[in-house]
Amino acid sequence: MSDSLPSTTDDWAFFLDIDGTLIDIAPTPDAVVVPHDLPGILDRLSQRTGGALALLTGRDLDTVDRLFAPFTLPAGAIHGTQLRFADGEVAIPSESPALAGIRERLGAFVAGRPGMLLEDKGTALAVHFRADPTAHDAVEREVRDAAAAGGADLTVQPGKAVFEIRPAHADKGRALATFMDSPAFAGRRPVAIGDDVTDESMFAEATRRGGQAFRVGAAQAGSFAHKAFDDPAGVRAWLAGLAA
Ligand SMILES: O=P(O)(O)OC[C@H]1O[C@H](O[C@H]2O[C@H](CO)[C@@H](O)[C@H](O)[C@H]2O)[C@H](O)[C@@H](O)[C@@H]1O
Ligand SMILES: [Mg+2]
Repeated sequence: MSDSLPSTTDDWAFFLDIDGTLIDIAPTPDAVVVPHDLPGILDRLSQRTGGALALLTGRDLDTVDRLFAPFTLPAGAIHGTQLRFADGEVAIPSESPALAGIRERLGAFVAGRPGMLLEDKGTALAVHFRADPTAHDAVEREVRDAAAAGGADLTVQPGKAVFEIRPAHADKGRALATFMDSPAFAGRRPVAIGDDVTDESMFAEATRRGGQAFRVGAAQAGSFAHKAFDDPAGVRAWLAGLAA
């Protein structure tokens, strides 16, 4: 099977990661910049595919909508936990009861540590340490201990200068499968684009369904995705071409 990027929207369903794929990595989650024309390009692609474009992201749904306003695209937010379908229907699980205590614990952990940042996404909590890479091991230990104390409903999601605690029942691969079984996506071939370990489940599922998976940045041994883009600017240029 060819591993070249789709050059048309015909028959394809698009699954796009956000941070590090559509937009450049920034020092903090709030500091990202969405190029002014990107939301419109995604909306045009969505229309051209009959709604078969979903953002699969670690971000929460409210943040996705703020970043890509005025459009509200199909999305699998918080790593596939919160789903919004092409018809606008939304499925959001309730918060694990254990998260309240973990939120307090991680809040106390980052307090007084200027290189760390707690991102509260409601059903998930992320401890960022981009400003202090030496904190990697301490953050991982604390987040894994906190998650273990929270029980089997929760799991640890590593990422780029971040460890998160998120619901265990979902991931981007399962979200991709759910979208592919929904009316706007059914019958198309999935193409998944991502940059990080959280994207591997959607890469695997897209490949399993006879689709394609492409990675932004360096090729990764053992990854289901082919390297296709050096950076998010390359992804945006490809999408702009498809939407033109
Ligand atoms: O699945 P994604 O759309 O790639 O989201 C993954 C996480 O992205 C965000 O954190 C990352 O990007 C930040 C902004 O560039 C950066 O400062 C941070 O170091 C990265 O880990 C977001 O804040 C997380 O909630 C997402 O899970
Ligand atoms: Mg990413």
